[in-house]
Amino acid sequence: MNRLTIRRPDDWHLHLRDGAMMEGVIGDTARDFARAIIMPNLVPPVVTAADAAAYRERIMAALPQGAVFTPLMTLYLTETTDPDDVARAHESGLVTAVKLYPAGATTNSASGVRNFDNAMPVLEKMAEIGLNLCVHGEVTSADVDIFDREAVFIDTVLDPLRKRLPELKITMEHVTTKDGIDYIAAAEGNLAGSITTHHLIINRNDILVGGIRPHYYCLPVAKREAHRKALVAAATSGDARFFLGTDSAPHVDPAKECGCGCAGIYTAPNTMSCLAHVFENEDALDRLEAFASLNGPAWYGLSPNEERVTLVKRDEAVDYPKKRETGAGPVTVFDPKFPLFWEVER
Ligand SMILES: NC(=O)N[C@@H](CC(=O)O)C(=O)O
Ligand SMILES: [Zn+2]
Ligand SMILES: [Zn+2]
Repeated sequence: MNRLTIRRPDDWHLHLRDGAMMEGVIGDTARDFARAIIMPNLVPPVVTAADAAAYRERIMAALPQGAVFTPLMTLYLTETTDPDDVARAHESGLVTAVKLYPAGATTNSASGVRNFDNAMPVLEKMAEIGLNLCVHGEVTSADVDIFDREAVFIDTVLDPLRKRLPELKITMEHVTTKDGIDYIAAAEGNLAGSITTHHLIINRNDILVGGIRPHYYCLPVAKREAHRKALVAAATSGDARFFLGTDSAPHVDPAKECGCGCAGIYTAPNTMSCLAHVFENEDALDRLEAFASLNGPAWYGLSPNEERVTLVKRDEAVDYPKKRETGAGPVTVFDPKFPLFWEVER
């Protein structure tokens, strides 16, 4: 097969940033995706409905001429978030989800939750009104090995929270382990998982073998090959609980290529090419539409996009930019380390 037509995809986990960086990267997402869930981890974070409304306006203003793209806004959950403000933001259609960052877990998460008891009033309100919680699923205590943080989060935070509030709909974002996949697959409802492009392609060797490779460093950090294989199996299974959230997370090169580099991988420009490659390798191209275009909207209670896009497999490797130059500085684009032959037909 060398042509595949699918409904236009969506990205259920995206970092657009703000200002000059956003202006430089937004076109890459708007080109291939109709909608994206926009992460709220700005500095300062997007906490209130008013913050989200203002951020949404800045996003719309930054869109290139003619782009058709809908940002789905999220609120950053803090211990002082007002349940009524969240409820109003949901009711007006402004926000699609609330985002939980355990304090200190990842880029710009200092205002995240330390004590879950303090977040319970908001979480209870969300369960009542049917508003989704998106979680960065890692514990942050210093005594837990960084490669175990996701598995420990499931046992010590996620599972107790789901037992305490079974009505709450939760998306476990950027799942990186077989433990996470197995936990979601075994759950009896109200739990789904997003999977990134890069975690389908890299394992921890890609970060560490032959020298430290900062452009493969992200959080949750890539794990062993056995975990990557479990992610590929889940993504290509057609199981409606798994869908694409690229976690495309641009940082300028100087912030990555340094003594303490930021976490985040920029995959927006070549995600669809990478995914077609991965799905073809698994003989699962017929399930790419479920993963990228159908399962996500179904989970969030939205209709799939009516518009179609066609992926074409070329005879020669396709070109994509190695760097995206932005007003904030250059951003290195994810290198899957194999040539890409698939591209979205323009
Ligand atoms: N994924 C990352 O490595 N980084 C994200 C934050 C996140 O999604 O955890 C970022 O904002 O840079
Ligand atoms: Zn995260
Ligand atoms: Zn992210």
